[in-house]
Amino acid sequence: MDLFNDEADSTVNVLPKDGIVNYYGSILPLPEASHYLQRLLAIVPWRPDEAFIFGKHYITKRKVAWYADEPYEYRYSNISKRALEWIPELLELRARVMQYTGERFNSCLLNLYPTGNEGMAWHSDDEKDLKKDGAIASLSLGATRKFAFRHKQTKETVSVMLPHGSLLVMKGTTQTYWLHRLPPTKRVTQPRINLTFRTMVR
Ligand SMILES: O=C(O)CCC(=O)C(=O)O
Ligand SMILES: [Fe+2]
Repeated sequence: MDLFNDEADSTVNVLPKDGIVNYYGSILPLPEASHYLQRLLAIVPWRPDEAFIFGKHYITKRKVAWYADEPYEYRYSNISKRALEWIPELLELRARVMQYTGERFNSCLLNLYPTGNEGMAWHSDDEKDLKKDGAIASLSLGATRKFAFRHKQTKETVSVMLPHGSLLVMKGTTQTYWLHRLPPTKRVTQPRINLTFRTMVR
């Protein structure tokens, strides 16, 4: 099944316990991955991410966009967002990801990190609008970045490099027991887009 990266074995669990993370390696041929990177950079209505934390308003250099089957409202960090309607490029990528993982997804959160200066702090994707213990599939385009996990109790860490066109899936109790983050890095000067396909519930 894995035609573009013979090093990745998607049946291996990257985590030692309390959750399942599978790494599929690159699932897109390079020219195709680059085509999607350029298209998404150009056509997605990228907006800075925002949060209200202890009454203070934060806006990030990281940009976001959110797509879903219905105009769902998504609430996090005291901000409410309404989903955009799918575009053909994202429907194509969702179909690829569903084919690889055998999972279904009804929404996609996109993050754009213009350079290595932008990252994402430790968190878990456990908002109540998300299906509990549902699979989350993460597709990366652009600059290779490190993605790290930290166990909430034992503080063990595990990390994976996510290159252009690669797919990683988090499932089972991963969000209950583990945090994850995208550390900032001085070494990266090129943009990266990450797409996380998710399942929303009402
Ligand atoms: O950019 C990434 O690889 C991770 C993004 C992420 O964790 C999220 O959107 O919840
Ligand atoms: Fe996340």
